[in-house]
Amino acid sequence: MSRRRMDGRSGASAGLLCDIQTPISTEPMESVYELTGELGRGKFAVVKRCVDKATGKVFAAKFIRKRRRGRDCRAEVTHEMAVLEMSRSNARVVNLVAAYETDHDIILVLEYAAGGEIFDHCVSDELLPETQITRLIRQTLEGVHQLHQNNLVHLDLKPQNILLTSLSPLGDIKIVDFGLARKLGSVGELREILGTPEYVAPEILNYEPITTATDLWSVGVIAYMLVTGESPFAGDDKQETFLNVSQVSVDYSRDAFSRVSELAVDFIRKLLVKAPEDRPSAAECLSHPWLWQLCLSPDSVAIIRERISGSKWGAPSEDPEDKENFLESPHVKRFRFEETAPAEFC
Ligand SMILES: Nc1ncnc2c1ncn2[C@@H]1O[C@H](COP(=O)(O)OP(=O)(O)OP(=O)(O)O)[C@@H](O)[C@H]1O
Repeated sequence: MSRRRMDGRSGASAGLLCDIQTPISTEPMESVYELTGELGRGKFAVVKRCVDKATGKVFAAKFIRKRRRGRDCRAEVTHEMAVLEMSRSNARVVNLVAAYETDHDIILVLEYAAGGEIFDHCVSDELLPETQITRLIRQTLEGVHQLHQNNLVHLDLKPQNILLTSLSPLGDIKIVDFGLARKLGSVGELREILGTPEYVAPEILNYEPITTATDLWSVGVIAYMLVTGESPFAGDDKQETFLNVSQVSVDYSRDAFSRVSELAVDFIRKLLVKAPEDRPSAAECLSHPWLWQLCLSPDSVAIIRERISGSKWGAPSEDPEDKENFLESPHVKRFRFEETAPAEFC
């Protein structure tokens, strides 16, 4: 699966946040941390494991190049820091701890996610059991829901950017890489060409307005990949991939779907729809029975299913009260988006 990314247009810097609280130190970071190996790399960044010499605590240091293609990109890095700071209370987002600056890089010291990328579980011979997949998707939606409440959109959600706090036992998710994230409403309408071809939503390809629904498309892609081990839109080349995305050409007949409940297909189908306004919000997704059926009693699931037949999950509901009421269902209300569902349920 490719890791190519489309570049931002000339207006890529539109809507960048610039207010940061974290001081950027020009002291050498090595006076505080010992670097102990590489964790990953992207196009303009290398992420290294580092240990706080005083406490022995492990962190991830993201070395982000300040100049890219001859252009000063300091503002993009400051923006990424500002988004991380705005998400400090979001338990599903990796925490920013400190920042350093060298001649070439700005280094973000981040909370360490020791369990690696969920991408590894999409390409592994042994796919995750459905209970784990639904738990990870629930947590991803909780994180996305909180971002959206702050009018932030991630715009680069993919299995490589959803990390795990531990591998064995499988930990909780942490969302990383806010380089493409944007604050909605900070500039007029947001239309940009960015993201990674396999994971971009049709509205991005069509240069149509970007909304929170764009991230929900990506959640659909991530769920598909965790369930099937395949990338739903990946073609042999970029053109074919774009065509698959714009035609929403998805194969739901894969054998892999036979290992999960029919509700998994229902969930993914509702997200991978072309019109952003027809996709459910993160909050609505969190009410889908697929995410709870393995935690709740069959009776509770039946009630949720029944309610869903008259809600957005059935046919898009025009009545806002309908949505409110649905979310107030005793079974759904029990797990507020801000908190993790009780361990005994999951
Ligand atoms: N906090 C972290 N803990 C552990 N590993 C991390 C952490 N942050 C990033 N990584 C690893 O480094 C990789 C690259 O990080 P990140 O996506 O933030 O870099 P990037 O240059 O912005 O990437 P891209 O070019 O794909 O957008 C991640 O996919 C992950 O494997």
